[in-house]
Amino acid sequence: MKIIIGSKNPTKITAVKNSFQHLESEFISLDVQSGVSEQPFSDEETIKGAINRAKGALEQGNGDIGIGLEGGVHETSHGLLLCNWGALATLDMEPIVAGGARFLLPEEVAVRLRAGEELGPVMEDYAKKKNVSKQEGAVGVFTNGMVNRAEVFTHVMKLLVGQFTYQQKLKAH
Ligand SMILES: O=P(O)(O)OP(=O)(O)OP(=O)(O)OC[C@H]1O[C@@H](n2cnc3c(O)ncnc32)[C@H](O)[C@@H]1O
Ligand SMILES: [Mg+2]
Repeated sequence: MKIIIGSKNPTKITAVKNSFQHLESEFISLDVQSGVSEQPFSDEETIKGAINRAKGALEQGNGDIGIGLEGGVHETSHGLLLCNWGALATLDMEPIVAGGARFLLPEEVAVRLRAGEELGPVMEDYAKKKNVSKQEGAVGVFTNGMVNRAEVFTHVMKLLVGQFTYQQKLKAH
């Protein structure tokens, strides 16, 4: 199966490769437009970004499966949540959607996002290191390394691939 990943971020590529291990697969990663803000600001917008990336990847890569993984934030009365959403698209069905772990960002980070900054650069500044979003992620920083960004996306991917194989099984009966 030809699986097209709608991102070149290594945490996302790792997650996709981790979750299709049991299937004979070829992986291609493409930079695909999310069609939403660089920093999505609600679950709804983040889901839309994931779906757009999945559909775009499928089409641009001419694959069997397109995968979109998108990071965003979501405002609540308790503070700003970091959220992660994923979508799996094929030509013959509506995209499958699944969400991952979420946690509150510290207020000092949240205020900067509300003022219009993007989490990636804010995290580089906060953690005083480069490429946080391509490595442990904000989740890795704020959980003291207990959970990294690739793991969060791997969990999302397992929810997607699991639902996909379940639907395939139903179709076969
Ligand atoms: O190349 P793409 O796939 O776009 O990878 P990305 O790291 O930009 O990932 P997203 O677009 O999905 O994330 C939206 C923004 O939030 C940032 N972001 C999301 N989760 C993050 C995390 O865990 N750590 C650091 N930055 C994060 C990210 O860098 C972007 O600025
Ligand atoms: Mg991005």
